[in-house]
Amino acid sequence: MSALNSIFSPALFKDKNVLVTGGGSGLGLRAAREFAALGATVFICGRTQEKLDRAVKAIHGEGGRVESVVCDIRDRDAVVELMQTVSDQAGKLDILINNAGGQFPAPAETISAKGWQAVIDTNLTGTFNVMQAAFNKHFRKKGGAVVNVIADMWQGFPMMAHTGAARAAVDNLTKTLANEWGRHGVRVNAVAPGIIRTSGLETYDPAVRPMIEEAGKQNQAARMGTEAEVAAALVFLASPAAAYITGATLRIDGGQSIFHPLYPPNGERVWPAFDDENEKP
Ligand SMILES: CCCCCCCCC/C=C/C(=O)SCCNC(=O)CCNC(=O)[C@H](O)C(C)(C)COP(=O)(O)OP(=O)(O)OC[C@H]1O[C@@H](n2cnc3c(N)ncnc32)[C@H](O)[C@@H]1OP(=O)(O)O
Ligand SMILES: NC(=O)C1=CN([C@@H]2O[C@H](COP(=O)(O)OP(=O)(O)OC[C@H]3O[C@@H](n4cnc5c(N)ncnc54)[C@H](OP(=O)(O)O)[C@@H]3O)[C@@H](O)[C@H]2O)C=CC1
Repeated sequence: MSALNSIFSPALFKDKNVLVTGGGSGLGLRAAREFAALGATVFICGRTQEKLDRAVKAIHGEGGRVESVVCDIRDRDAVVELMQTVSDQAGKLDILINNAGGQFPAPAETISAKGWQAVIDTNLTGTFNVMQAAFNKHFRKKGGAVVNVIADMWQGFPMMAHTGAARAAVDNLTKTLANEWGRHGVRVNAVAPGIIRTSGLETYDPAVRPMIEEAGKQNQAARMGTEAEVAAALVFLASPAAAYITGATLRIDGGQSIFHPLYPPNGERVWPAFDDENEKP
Protein backbone atom coordinates (compact mmCIF):
# COMPACT_ATOMS: atom_id res chain seq x y z
CA MET A 1 0.00 0.00 0.00
CA SER A 2 2.90 2.33 0.69
CA ALA A 3 3.59 2.28 -3.05
CA LEU A 4 1.34 5.35 -3.30
CA ASN A 5 3.51 7.31 -0.87
CA SER A 6 0.48 9.00 0.68
CA ILE A 7 0.95 11.86 3.15
CA PHE A 8 -2.32 10.88 4.85
CA SER A 9 -2.70 8.65 7.90
CA PRO A 10 -2.99 4.99 6.78
CA ALA A 11 -6.26 4.38 8.68
CA LEU A 12 -7.89 7.68 7.69
CA PHE A 13 -10.90 5.98 6.08
CA LYS A 14 -11.14 2.84 8.22
CA ASP A 15 -14.77 1.65 8.29
CA LYS A 16 -15.72 4.17 5.60
CA ASN A 17 -17.33 3.26 2.30
CA VAL A 18 -16.51 5.37 -0.73
CA LEU A 19 -18.08 5.42 -4.20
CA VAL A 20 -15.89 6.71 -7.03
CA THR A 21 -17.79 7.11 -10.29
CA GLY A 22 -15.58 6.56 -13.32
CA GLY A 23 -13.19 4.74 -10.98
CA GLY A 24 -12.05 2.33 -13.70
CA SER A 25 -9.44 4.67 -15.22
CA GLY A 26 -7.49 7.89 -14.92
CA LEU A 27 -8.18 10.24 -12.03
CA GLY A 28 -10.98 8.06 -10.71
CA LEU A 29 -8.79 4.98 -10.55
CA ARG A 30 -6.02 6.88 -8.82
CA ALA A 31 -8.52 8.22 -6.28
CA ALA A 32 -9.98 4.74 -5.73
CA ARG A 33 -6.48 3.39 -5.11
CA GLU A 34 -5.77 6.18 -2.61
CA PHE A 35 -9.00 5.64 -0.66
CA ALA A 36 -8.43 1.87 -0.59
CA ALA A 37 -4.84 2.38 0.59
CA LEU A 38 -6.18 4.56 3.41
CA GLY A 39 -8.48 1.81 4.69
CA ALA A 40 -11.77 2.46 2.89
CA THR A 41 -13.98 -0.07 1.15
CA VAL A 42 -14.29 1.38 -2.32
CA PHE A 43 -17.02 1.00 -4.94
CA ILE A 44 -16.19 1.97 -8.49
CA CYS A 45 -18.58 2.29 -11.41
CA GLY A 46 -18.36 2.96 -15.12
CA ARG A 47 -19.88 1.80 -18.38
CA THR A 48 -17.20 -0.74 -19.31
CA GLN A 49 -16.87 -4.03 -17.47
CA GLU A 50 -13.30 -4.75 -18.69
CA LYS A 51 -12.03 -1.38 -17.49
CA LEU A 52 -13.56 -1.99 -14.07
CA ASP A 53 -12.15 -5.53 -13.93
CA ARG A 54 -8.64 -4.23 -14.58
CA ALA A 55 -9.04 -1.60 -11.87
CA VAL A 56 -10.36 -4.12 -9.34
CA LYS A 57 -7.40 -6.38 -10.06
CA ALA A 58 -4.96 -3.51 -9.55
CA ILE A 59 -6.52 -2.44 -6.25
CA HIS A 60 -6.72 -6.02 -4.98
CA GLY A 61 -3.06 -6.37 -5.94
CA GLU A 62 -2.30 -3.47 -3.58
CA GLY A 63 -4.27 -5.12 -0.78
CA GLY A 64 -7.29 -2.84 -1.04
CA ARG A 65 -11.01 -3.60 -0.70
CA VAL A 66 -12.97 -2.76 -3.84
CA GLU A 67 -16.20 -3.72 -5.61
CA SER A 68 -17.26 -2.72 -9.09
CA VAL A 69 -20.67 -2.06 -10.60
CA VAL A 70 -21.39 -1.39 -14.27
CA CYS A 71 -23.53 1.73 -14.38
CA ASP A 72 -24.11 4.58 -16.82
CA ILE A 73 -24.66 7.63 -14.63
CA ARG A 74 -27.07 9.02 -17.25
CA ASP A 75 -29.50 6.21 -16.40
CA ARG A 76 -31.42 7.29 -13.29
CA ASP A 77 -32.82 3.82 -12.58
CA ALA A 78 -29.37 2.26 -12.87
CA VAL A 79 -27.99 4.86 -10.47
CA VAL A 80 -30.73 4.12 -7.92
CA GLU A 81 -29.86 0.40 -8.28
CA LEU A 82 -26.19 1.24 -7.75
CA MET A 83 -27.02 2.85 -4.40
CA GLN A 84 -29.05 -0.23 -3.46
CA THR A 85 -26.07 -2.46 -4.31
CA VAL A 86 -23.81 -0.37 -2.07
CA SER A 87 -26.42 -0.69 0.66
CA ASP A 88 -26.73 -4.48 0.23
CA GLN A 89 -22.99 -5.06 0.16
CA ALA A 90 -21.69 -2.50 2.64
CA GLY A 91 -24.71 -1.17 4.54
CA LYS A 92 -23.93 2.52 4.08
CA LEU A 93 -22.12 5.05 1.93
CA ASP A 94 -19.96 7.73 3.56
CA ILE A 95 -18.22 9.45 0.65
CA LEU A 96 -19.14 10.08 -2.97
CA ILE A 97 -16.51 11.11 -5.53
CA ASN A 98 -18.42 12.25 -8.61
CA ASN A 99 -15.64 11.85 -11.13
CA ALA A 100 -17.26 10.14 -14.15
CA GLY A 101 -17.43 12.45 -17.12
CA GLY A 102 -15.92 13.47 -20.39
CA GLN A 103 -16.41 15.26 -23.68
CA PHE A 104 -14.83 15.69 -27.07
CA PRO A 105 -13.02 18.83 -28.25
CA ALA A 106 -14.90 20.57 -31.06
CA PRO A 107 -15.59 24.14 -32.21
CA ALA A 108 -19.00 25.18 -30.86
CA GLU A 109 -20.53 25.68 -34.29
CA THR A 110 -19.89 22.02 -35.20
CA ILE A 111 -21.35 20.33 -32.12
CA SER A 112 -24.38 18.27 -33.16
CA ALA A 113 -27.56 18.13 -31.10
CA LYS A 114 -26.74 14.57 -30.09
CA GLY A 115 -23.17 15.46 -29.16
CA TRP A 116 -24.33 18.42 -27.05
CA GLN A 117 -26.93 16.27 -25.33
CA ALA A 118 -24.47 13.43 -24.64
CA VAL A 119 -22.05 15.78 -22.88
CA ILE A 120 -24.72 17.62 -20.88
CA ASP A 121 -26.38 14.34 -19.90
CA THR A 122 -23.07 12.88 -18.76
CA ASN A 123 -21.46 15.77 -16.93
CA LEU A 124 -24.46 17.67 -15.56
CA THR A 125 -27.45 15.36 -15.36
CA GLY A 126 -25.39 12.23 -14.58
CA THR A 127 -23.56 14.01 -11.77
CA PHE A 128 -26.87 15.24 -10.37
CA ASN A 129 -28.41 11.76 -10.66
CA VAL A 130 -25.65 10.26 -8.52
CA MET A 131 -25.76 13.01 -5.90
CA GLN A 132 -29.54 12.81 -5.60
CA ALA A 133 -29.63 9.01 -5.34
CA ALA A 134 -26.76 8.98 -2.80
CA PHE A 135 -28.58 11.56 -0.68
CA ASN A 136 -31.93 9.78 -0.79
CA LYS A 137 -30.54 6.33 -0.08
CA HIS A 138 -27.62 7.08 2.24
CA PHE A 139 -26.73 10.61 3.22
CA ARG A 140 -30.11 12.00 4.33
CA LYS A 141 -30.04 10.09 7.60
CA LYS A 142 -26.33 9.72 8.40
CA GLY A 143 -24.60 12.56 6.56
CA GLY A 144 -21.69 12.22 4.20
CA ALA A 145 -19.25 14.01 1.95
CA VAL A 146 -19.49 14.64 -1.78
CA VAL A 147 -16.66 15.86 -3.99
CA ASN A 148 -17.52 16.69 -7.59
CA VAL A 149 -14.84 16.74 -10.27
CA ILE A 150 -15.43 19.64 -12.64
CA ALA A 151 -12.95 21.53 -14.88
CA ASP A 152 -11.08 24.78 -15.15
CA MET A 153 -13.61 26.77 -17.16
CA TRP A 154 -13.60 30.24 -15.59
CA GLN A 155 -11.96 31.88 -18.60
CA GLY A 156 -14.42 30.14 -20.89
CA PHE A 157 -13.53 26.75 -22.33
CA PRO A 158 -12.75 27.14 -26.06
CA MET A 159 -13.32 23.92 -28.03
CA MET A 160 -15.24 22.59 -25.04
CA ALA A 161 -18.44 24.71 -25.01
CA HIS A 162 -20.65 21.79 -23.97
CA THR A 163 -18.53 20.66 -21.06
CA GLY A 164 -17.70 24.22 -19.96
CA ALA A 165 -21.42 24.93 -19.61
CA ALA A 166 -22.04 21.62 -17.80
CA ARG A 167 -19.13 22.05 -15.38
CA ALA A 168 -20.13 25.64 -14.56
CA ALA A 169 -23.57 24.25 -13.75
CA VAL A 170 -22.06 21.62 -11.46
CA ASP A 171 -20.00 24.32 -9.73
CA ASN A 172 -23.28 26.04 -8.93
CA LEU A 173 -24.99 22.77 -7.99
CA THR A 174 -22.15 22.17 -5.53
CA LYS A 175 -22.98 25.40 -3.71
CA THR A 176 -26.73 24.85 -3.86
CA LEU A 177 -26.62 21.34 -2.44
CA ALA A 178 -24.05 22.33 0.19
CA ASN A 179 -26.74 24.72 1.41
CA GLU A 180 -29.71 22.38 1.06
CA TRP A 181 -28.03 19.33 2.61
CA GLY A 182 -25.83 20.96 5.27
CA ARG A 183 -28.47 20.39 7.94
CA HIS A 184 -28.27 16.68 7.16
CA GLY A 185 -24.53 16.60 7.87
CA VAL A 186 -23.62 16.50 4.21
CA ARG A 187 -20.69 18.51 2.87
CA VAL A 188 -20.58 19.15 -0.87
CA ASN A 189 -17.37 20.42 -2.49
CA ALA A 190 -15.72 20.30 -5.91
CA VAL A 191 -12.28 20.16 -7.45
CA ALA A 192 -11.47 21.80 -10.76
CA PRO A 193 -8.49 20.12 -12.41
CA GLY A 194 -6.53 22.04 -15.00
CA ILE A 195 -4.95 19.81 -17.63
CA ILE A 196 -3.96 16.51 -16.07
CA ARG A 197 -1.96 13.81 -17.83
CA THR A 198 -4.40 10.87 -17.72
CA SER A 199 -5.47 8.00 -19.95
CA GLY A 200 -8.54 10.15 -20.71
CA LEU A 201 -6.49 12.56 -22.82
CA GLU A 202 -5.46 9.66 -25.05
CA THR A 203 -9.09 9.29 -26.16
CA TYR A 204 -8.84 12.63 -27.97
CA ASP A 205 -8.18 13.03 -31.69
CA PRO A 206 -4.38 13.05 -32.28
CA ALA A 207 -4.87 16.28 -34.24
CA VAL A 208 -5.68 18.23 -31.05
CA ARG A 209 -2.99 16.66 -28.87
CA PRO A 210 -0.25 19.25 -29.69
CA MET A 211 -2.69 21.99 -28.66
CA ILE A 212 -3.37 20.20 -25.39
CA GLU A 213 0.37 19.71 -24.77
CA GLU A 214 0.91 23.44 -25.30
CA ALA A 215 -2.09 24.44 -23.15
CA GLY A 216 -0.75 22.12 -20.43
CA LYS A 217 2.26 24.41 -20.00
CA GLN A 218 0.24 27.60 -19.52
CA ASN A 219 0.49 27.63 -15.75
CA GLN A 220 3.06 28.55 -13.12
CA ALA A 221 4.27 24.95 -12.85
CA ALA A 222 4.80 24.94 -16.65
CA ARG A 223 3.56 21.35 -16.90
CA MET A 224 0.43 19.24 -16.82
CA GLY A 225 -0.83 18.05 -13.45
CA THR A 226 -0.68 14.45 -12.30
CA GLU A 227 -3.43 12.05 -11.26
CA ALA A 228 -1.83 11.87 -7.79
CA GLU A 229 -2.06 15.65 -7.37
CA VAL A 230 -5.80 15.61 -8.02
CA ALA A 231 -6.39 12.50 -5.91
CA ALA A 232 -4.67 14.13 -2.92
CA ALA A 233 -7.16 17.01 -3.07
CA LEU A 234 -10.10 14.62 -3.36
CA VAL A 235 -8.88 12.73 -0.30
CA PHE A 236 -8.40 15.95 1.67
CA LEU A 237 -11.86 17.34 0.86
CA ALA A 238 -13.50 14.00 1.72
CA SER A 239 -11.62 13.70 5.02
CA PRO A 240 -12.37 15.08 8.49
CA ALA A 241 -9.55 17.61 7.90
CA ALA A 242 -12.08 19.42 5.70
CA ALA A 243 -14.94 19.24 8.23
CA TYR A 244 -15.41 23.03 8.06
CA ILE A 245 -15.28 23.24 4.26
CA THR A 246 -18.44 23.01 2.20
CA GLY A 247 -19.66 24.65 -0.99
CA ALA A 248 -16.06 25.22 -2.05
CA THR A 249 -14.35 24.54 -5.37
CA LEU A 250 -10.63 23.90 -5.20
CA ARG A 251 -8.72 24.61 -8.40
CA ILE A 252 -5.92 22.14 -9.01
CA ASP A 253 -4.36 23.74 -12.03
CA GLY A 254 -0.89 25.07 -11.24
CA GLY A 255 -2.41 28.53 -11.51
CA GLN A 256 -3.82 28.02 -15.03
CA SER A 257 -7.04 29.83 -14.13
CA ILE A 258 -5.12 32.96 -13.08
CA PHE A 259 -2.54 32.71 -15.88
CA HIS A 260 -1.31 36.14 -16.90
CA PRO A 261 0.53 36.72 -20.19
CA LEU A 262 2.90 39.23 -18.52
CA TYR A 263 3.99 36.64 -15.97
CA PRO A 264 4.67 33.40 -17.81
CA PRO A 265 6.35 30.55 -15.94
CA ASN A 266 10.13 29.97 -15.87
CA GLY A 267 10.86 33.64 -15.32
CA GLU A 268 10.48 34.60 -18.98
CA ARG A 269 9.17 38.03 -18.04
CA VAL A 270 8.47 40.49 -20.78
CA TRP A 271 9.69 43.50 -18.79
CA PRO A 272 12.73 44.00 -16.58
CA ALA A 273 12.88 42.31 -13.22
CA PHE A 274 12.61 44.53 -10.14
CA ASP A 275 13.78 42.00 -7.63
CA ASP A 276 17.47 42.87 -8.03
CA GLU A 277 18.40 46.31 -6.62
CA ASN A 278 20.86 46.90 -9.50
CA GLU A 279 18.21 46.21 -12.12
CA LYS A 280 15.86 48.98 -10.96
CA PRO A 281 15.37 51.52 -13.74
C1 LIG B 1 -8.18 21.03 -27.95
C2 LIG B 1 -8.32 22.24 -27.10
C3 LIG B 1 -8.66 21.98 -25.71
C4 LIG B 1 -7.55 22.33 -24.84
C5 LIG B 1 -7.87 22.10 -23.42
C6 LIG B 1 -8.00 20.63 -23.12
C7 LIG B 1 -8.34 20.45 -21.71
C8 LIG B 1 -8.65 19.03 -21.43
C9 LIG B 1 -9.28 18.95 -20.10
C10 LIG B 1 -10.18 17.81 -19.97
C11 LIG B 1 -9.75 16.59 -20.14
C12 LIG B 1 -10.64 15.47 -19.91
O1 LIG B 1 -11.74 15.56 -19.47
S1 LIG B 1 -9.95 14.02 -20.29
C13 LIG B 1 -11.25 12.87 -20.05
C14 LIG B 1 -11.71 12.45 -21.31
N1 LIG B 1 -12.47 11.27 -21.24
C15 LIG B 1 -13.53 11.21 -21.89
O2 LIG B 1 -13.95 12.20 -22.49
C16 LIG B 1 -14.17 9.89 -21.92
C17 LIG B 1 -15.64 9.95 -21.83
N2 LIG B 1 -16.21 10.61 -23.02
C18 LIG B 1 -17.19 10.03 -23.72
O3 LIG B 1 -17.57 8.91 -23.42
C19 LIG B 1 -17.78 10.79 -24.88
O4 LIG B 1 -16.92 11.81 -25.25
C20 LIG B 1 -19.18 11.33 -24.60
C21 LIG B 1 -19.66 12.04 -25.82
C22 LIG B 1 -19.17 12.28 -23.44
C23 LIG B 1 -20.05 10.13 -24.25
O5 LIG B 1 -21.22 9.97 -24.92
P1 LIG B 1 -21.71 8.64 -25.69
O6 LIG B 1 -21.16 7.44 -25.08
O7 LIG B 1 -23.19 8.78 -25.78
O8 LIG B 1 -21.01 8.90 -27.02
P2 LIG B 1 -21.28 8.51 -28.48
O9 LIG B 1 -22.52 7.68 -28.64
O10 LIG B 1 -19.98 7.97 -28.93
O11 LIG B 1 -21.54 9.93 -29.12
C24 LIG B 1 -22.71 10.68 -28.94
C25 LIG B 1 -22.65 11.84 -29.88
O12 LIG B 1 -21.57 12.71 -29.47
C26 LIG B 1 -20.94 13.26 -30.63
N3 LIG B 1 -19.54 12.93 -30.61
C27 LIG B 1 -18.94 11.97 -29.89
N4 LIG B 1 -17.62 11.98 -30.08
C28 LIG B 1 -17.36 12.99 -30.96
C29 LIG B 1 -16.17 13.55 -31.54
N5 LIG B 1 -14.96 13.06 -31.25
N6 LIG B 1 -16.30 14.60 -32.37
C30 LIG B 1 -17.51 15.12 -32.66
N7 LIG B 1 -18.67 14.64 -32.14
C31 LIG B 1 -18.60 13.59 -31.30
C32 LIG B 1 -21.66 12.72 -31.84
O13 LIG B 1 -22.66 13.66 -32.20
C33 LIG B 1 -22.33 11.46 -31.33
O14 LIG B 1 -23.44 11.18 -32.08
P3 LIG B 1 -23.35 10.24 -33.39
O15 LIG B 1 -22.33 10.85 -34.29
O16 LIG B 1 -24.73 10.28 -33.96
O17 LIG B 1 -22.94 8.90 -32.88
N1 LIG C 1 -7.62 14.83 -17.53
C1 LIG C 1 -7.90 16.11 -17.46
O1 LIG C 1 -7.10 16.96 -17.88
C2 LIG C 1 -9.18 16.57 -16.87
C3 LIG C 1 -10.20 15.73 -16.53
N2 LIG C 1 -11.35 16.21 -16.02
C4 LIG C 1 -12.44 15.33 -15.65
O2 LIG C 1 -11.99 14.39 -14.71
C5 LIG C 1 -12.77 13.21 -14.82
C6 LIG C 1 -11.88 12.01 -15.00
O3 LIG C 1 -11.25 12.12 -16.27
P1 LIG C 1 -9.92 11.34 -16.71
O4 LIG C 1 -9.50 10.46 -15.64
O5 LIG C 1 -9.00 12.34 -17.24
O6 LIG C 1 -10.44 10.54 -17.97
P2 LIG C 1 -11.00 9.05 -18.14
O7 LIG C 1 -11.62 9.04 -19.48
O8 LIG C 1 -9.92 8.08 -17.85
O9 LIG C 1 -12.09 8.93 -17.01
C7 LIG C 1 -13.45 9.08 -17.18
C8 LIG C 1 -14.12 7.93 -16.50
O10 LIG C 1 -15.52 8.16 -16.45
C9 LIG C 1 -16.21 7.02 -16.89
N3 LIG C 1 -17.45 7.45 -17.53
C10 LIG C 1 -17.59 8.27 -18.60
N4 LIG C 1 -18.88 8.44 -18.90
C11 LIG C 1 -19.57 7.72 -17.99
C12 LIG C 1 -20.94 7.49 -17.79
N5 LIG C 1 -21.88 8.04 -18.58
N6 LIG C 1 -21.32 6.69 -16.75
C13 LIG C 1 -20.39 6.12 -15.96
N7 LIG C 1 -19.08 6.31 -16.10
C14 LIG C 1 -18.67 7.09 -17.12
C15 LIG C 1 -15.26 6.31 -17.87
O11 LIG C 1 -15.46 4.92 -17.92
P3 LIG C 1 -16.34 4.22 -19.07
O12 LIG C 1 -15.89 4.83 -20.35
O13 LIG C 1 -16.03 2.79 -18.92
O14 LIG C 1 -17.74 4.56 -18.72
C16 LIG C 1 -13.91 6.62 -17.24
O15 LIG C 1 -13.52 5.62 -16.34
C17 LIG C 1 -13.73 13.44 -15.98
O16 LIG C 1 -14.94 13.96 -15.50
C18 LIG C 1 -12.96 14.47 -16.78
O17 LIG C 1 -13.74 15.14 -17.70
C19 LIG C 1 -11.54 17.54 -15.79
C20 LIG C 1 -10.56 18.41 -16.09
C21 LIG C 1 -9.31 18.01 -16.67
